[in-house]
Amino acid sequence: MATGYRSIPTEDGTYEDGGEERLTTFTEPLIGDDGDNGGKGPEDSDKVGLWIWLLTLSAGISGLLFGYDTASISAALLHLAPSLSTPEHAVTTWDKSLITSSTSLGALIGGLFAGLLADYMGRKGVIYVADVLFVAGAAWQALSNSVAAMVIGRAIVGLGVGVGSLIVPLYISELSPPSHRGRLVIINVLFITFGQLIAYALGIILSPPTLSQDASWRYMLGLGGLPAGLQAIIMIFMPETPRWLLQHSRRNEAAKVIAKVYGNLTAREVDQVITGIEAGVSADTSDTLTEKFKLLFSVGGNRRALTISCLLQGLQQACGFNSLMYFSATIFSMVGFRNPTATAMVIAGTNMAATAVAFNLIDRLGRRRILLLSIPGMAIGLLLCALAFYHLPMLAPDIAAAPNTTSITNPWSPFLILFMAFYVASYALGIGAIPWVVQSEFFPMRVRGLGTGMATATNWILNFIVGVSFLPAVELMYGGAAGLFVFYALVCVAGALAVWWMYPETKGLRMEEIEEVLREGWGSAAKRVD
Ligand SMILES: O[C@H]1[C@H](O)[C@@H](O)[C@H](O)[C@@H](O)[C@H]1O
Repeated sequence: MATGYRSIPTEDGTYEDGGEERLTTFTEPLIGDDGDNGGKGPEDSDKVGLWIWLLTLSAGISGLLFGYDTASISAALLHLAPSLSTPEHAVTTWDKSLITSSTSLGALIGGLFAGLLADYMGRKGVIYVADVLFVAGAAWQALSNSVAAMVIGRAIVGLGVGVGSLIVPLYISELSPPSHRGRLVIINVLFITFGQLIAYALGIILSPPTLSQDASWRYMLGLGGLPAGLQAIIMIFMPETPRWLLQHSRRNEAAKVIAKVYGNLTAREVDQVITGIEAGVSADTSDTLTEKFKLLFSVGGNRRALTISCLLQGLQQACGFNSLMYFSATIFSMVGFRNPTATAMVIAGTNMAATAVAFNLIDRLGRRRILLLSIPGMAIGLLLCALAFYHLPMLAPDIAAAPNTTSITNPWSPFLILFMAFYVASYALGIGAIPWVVQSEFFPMRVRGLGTGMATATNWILNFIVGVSFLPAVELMYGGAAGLFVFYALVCVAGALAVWWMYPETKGLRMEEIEEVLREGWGSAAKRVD
């Protein structure tokens, strides 16, 4: 059995001996490595083909729709009440909550099952499923004439969002070379944040007087169908992932995909990469669901992968970020801003800009170090926001909903925007993007579908809870918005401690090597693979 060498990053993402790679001996054959090249396998090359960028951008259209469909509802809600009301039933606040939250519930169900579906029908096939749901949901919403129809339309789109949120990072991860995997998955998150920004901008552009009130919300929600149709056409030319193909004993096709993705490998190098992936891919696809559950919970490394992925996904939502995404316009109007929707765009813009910075940093600084720097930053940002809220008189949401009734008179108002932008930037640098990277790279092939499904579902359950609890919590909680933001800050502190204890660095490792690291134990204790 050949012995290979691989460098393992230390706890903070650097190498132990101050920048030099540490060579660690494996007793198993090393994934695509013939042991005589100083630890570099062909897939460690810094050069990647144009193809991988193209397919990342194509798959990322689902991210755009995730962002667009979750954010466009806030502007649409301002206009849809007259169209959906009947003489017997005028649209209520409860109806609006139901319309908003049915998307998160749909996403929860879609996310839960998408992983299993991806194991059976392939990753690419599931992207088509998401597209069908996006198109059907967009058309259904645009043609809705009642609250019930709208709730169904939002739930269909939600199913698409949930399926897309799981499958695209997984698809990109399984196709990417390790040196680029983090940043390529972040492109999808960049698309999500771009979709949210477009939704806000179109929310302003398509509002009356540009369009009638009835047409404006129908266009906003219906437009989501277009990119999905386009993606379905482009995906015809995109490949299935080599890992899934190998799991289904389709070696020749997998070799063709590897050759295309890497661009410039020799036939021997392609074979090396394939052999490496094969070592981690079980060809046994016949596990029943019960067997998968058993494997996921009874094997230490799998259990750790699940715990860390769910922890990060849970923290991404429980830190309260989406209360800003969904309600920032409401919050800004409650504290007296004249143009709350435009001000809310500052939040969406900061989110996207900081995600672009994360794109640059993730494969250089490492996931663990970024998280341990940015989560405390979020806690500080939240506490500063709480301080500003404490000094700002709040209007009731319904009074605030009437435009231009108030103006900024309080000196704390501009500080609130500044502090929120600081919080949002810290969020987007780390926890906003990294959980999607982690869940796609942590699970061994046999439990990847189930594991990513459970992590994605954790994200959407907490997304739902934050969405439905925000306005009531502001009203009922001690200290109102200030109290709630202190609570979110405490969640961040607990999250930072958990990340410090549990999460090992996985930057630059092959997906199959991550399995080895997690088998070793929790957090920094898992850095050695001997
Ligand atoms: O990664 C994304 C991104 O951070 C979005 O801005 C946020 O709204 C989503 O909830 C999250 O999953």
